[in-house]
Amino acid sequence: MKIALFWHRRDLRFHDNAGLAAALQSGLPVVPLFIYDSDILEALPSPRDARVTFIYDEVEKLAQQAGGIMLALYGKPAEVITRLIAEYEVAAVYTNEDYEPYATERDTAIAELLAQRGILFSQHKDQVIFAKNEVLTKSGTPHKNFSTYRNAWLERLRDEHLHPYPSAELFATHLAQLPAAPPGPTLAEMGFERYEQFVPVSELPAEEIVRNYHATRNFLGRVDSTTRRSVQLRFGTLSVRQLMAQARKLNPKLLAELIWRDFFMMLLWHFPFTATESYDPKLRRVPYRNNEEEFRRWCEGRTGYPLVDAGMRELNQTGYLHNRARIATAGFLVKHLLIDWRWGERYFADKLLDYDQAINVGNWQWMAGTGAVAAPWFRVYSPQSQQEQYDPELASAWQWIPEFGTCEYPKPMVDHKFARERAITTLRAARKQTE
Ligand SMILES: Cc1cc2nc3c(=O)[nH]c(=O)nc-3n(C[C@H](O)[C@H](O)[C@H](O)COP(=O)(O)OP(=O)(O)OC[C@H]3O[C@@H](n4cnc5c(N)ncnc54)[C@H](O)[C@@H]3O)c2cc1C
Repeated sequence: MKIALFWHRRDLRFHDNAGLAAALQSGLPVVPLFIYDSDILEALPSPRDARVTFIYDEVEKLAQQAGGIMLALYGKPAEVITRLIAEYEVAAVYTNEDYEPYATERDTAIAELLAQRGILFSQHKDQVIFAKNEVLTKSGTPHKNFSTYRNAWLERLRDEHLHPYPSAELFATHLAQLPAAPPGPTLAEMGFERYEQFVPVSELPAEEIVRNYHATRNFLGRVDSTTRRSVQLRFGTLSVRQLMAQARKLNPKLLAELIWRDFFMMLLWHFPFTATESYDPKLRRVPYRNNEEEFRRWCEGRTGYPLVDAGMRELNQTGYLHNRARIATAGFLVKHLLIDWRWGERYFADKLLDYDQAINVGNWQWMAGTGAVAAPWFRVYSPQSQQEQYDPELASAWQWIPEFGTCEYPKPMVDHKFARERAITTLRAARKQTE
């Protein structure tokens, strides 16, 4: 029997799934597939990775919903797909697009492999509303200014862009009728331990949170000040169309934040080198101090600045961090300590449950002033004033720093005024050198 494989990657759901709907409408019986990519998993630094446990649990849930026919396999994607082609009569492989540099390279290789065997490889847009070249400037170049991008994005938006795809409805009747697939690998077989960190449900946030978002979003110390849906968007357990539709109806500020997500994915797709290199050539040769002991203090949350320390400890313990705390911790690393933004980007990549390369790199380069879109290089936020503005009662410090308020809590490791001057002088000199 000829079948179509639907390859899940960042879209761990059957409902409102663009690529899955296309597969189910193809006329071919569909077999869902998930590949535990050994290249990605082997590069993870710890066997206790909450993201792997989260993915594992979500794939298990999907496999149950699919009545046992879903394939969950471990290995290099090209090798796994080659094996499947030998085992099944695969007429087509459907999937959703992924815009990260590793993923685009992988998918180019898979497309070639399938084309050589006359098998259709059909990729669909699912994780963003507009991708790649869909929203460009009038002269046909990628936007490097968020406001003009957002305006063009909004101008292009039509109701149908946010309509759900009928994948769940088609699912019941268009799945392949095959014997149950062999069980997928266990966490232990893949070299991981079960390690759970809290992830809110994958449903839409409560309407009240969305309605109040513009007023509450900057305050730390409250779990309902933002939507807390970044992990679900990262792994696609929640459809971005659904969340965008809710935001469009209830709160334009939230819609704008979600547009940042499309924006950074578009930028990384156009400029893949920015995953590891500053976009701005003038800031590629900054003589960062890169002091390892200072980096360790930042990682452990022992800088002596409560906003920064509470943030780092919350990140280490929970895998989550409020946007304001991300701004404070990142800003402190790149400006106060003059440590290369890539060190911080990597640290967040290891720790964040919602780690998304395009968004993380985009925001780190923004903070460092090095990105295609960036805060002015000479802006150095004071951690003290940010504390007073966003968490005046020091709620996050009391929550995350057990020794806060005792003599064990360290004094600030660097004076703000001194660090600000040092950062501005160093960055100005680096810029002049390349002029
Ligand atoms: C240094 C730094 C690193 C970051 N790394 C990541 C990351 O790896 N993954 C990630 O999802 N977000 C990242 N962000 C963006 C943002 O902090 C998180 O998306 C947000 O805190 C997640 O919480 P939430 O879902 O409650 O957000 P909400 O405020 O409720 O926003 C809703 C959604 O909008 C999107 N969004 C919000 N802010 C941004 C932003 N600045 N850029 C792009 N999209 C945004 C996210 O998908 C988010 O889930 C980073 C921000 C900074 C400053």
